[in-house]
Amino acid sequence: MDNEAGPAAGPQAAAPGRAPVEVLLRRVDPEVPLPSYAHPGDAGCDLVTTEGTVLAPGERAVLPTGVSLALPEGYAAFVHPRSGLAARCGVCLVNAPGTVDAGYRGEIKVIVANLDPRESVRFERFDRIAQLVVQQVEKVRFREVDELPGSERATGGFGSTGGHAGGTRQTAAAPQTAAQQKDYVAVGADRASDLRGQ
Ligand SMILES: O=c1ccn([C@H]2C[C@H](O)[C@@H](COP(=O)(O)OP(=O)(O)OP(=O)(O)O)O2)c(=O)[nH]1
Repeated sequence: MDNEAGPAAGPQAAAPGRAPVEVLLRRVDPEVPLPSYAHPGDAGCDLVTTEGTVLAPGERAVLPTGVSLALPEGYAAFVHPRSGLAARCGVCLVNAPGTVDAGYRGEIKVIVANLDPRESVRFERFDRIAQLVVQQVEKVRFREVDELPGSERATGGFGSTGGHAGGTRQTAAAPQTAAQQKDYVAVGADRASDLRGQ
């Protein structure tokens, strides 16, 4: 299966009338191109992988991007998927969007998975694999109350407004659940390494 083209050089995006926010960046890989916005109005700048790999159908990998950041306090960066990779190759980000905290100084990594049922996907060094959206984020203070104020939606969710022709499959009624088969990895069972899927 073919891959996305290499990194695009492009103008750095800034909202009209607003200066871009300066973000300190360190190249972990000295050859990696700086993340760049492909078009002036783009929300995300492309991240590349510094490691080539092949993912078989259903496989996942944690890919290095060769960059680390120091985001200003009050900001976070979100690692989003690329729609082209998703549509053409079935590549998703397992934890989309990945959250990069302002205090994180490590290399940004991208957790990709190949959802195509038949074709392997090949990533080459410096292929664009994800996009990084930098945003301001609010800190909240939770105030516990006995009753929440009413709203029009109230507790409706999870498809309460309809509009989709979902299947009738009852996963809960499957003959034997994964839990019954013990065919799972327990969340929290291994606190030493969150990266066992590599
Ligand atoms: O797609 C991602 C998601 C996260 N990170 C980095 C930046 C982030 O600040 C840090 C921790 O991410 P997160 O909070 O999502 O991970 P966690 O599983 O909750 O781990 P921790 O206990 O270290 O917070 O890992 C990435 O490089 N890529």
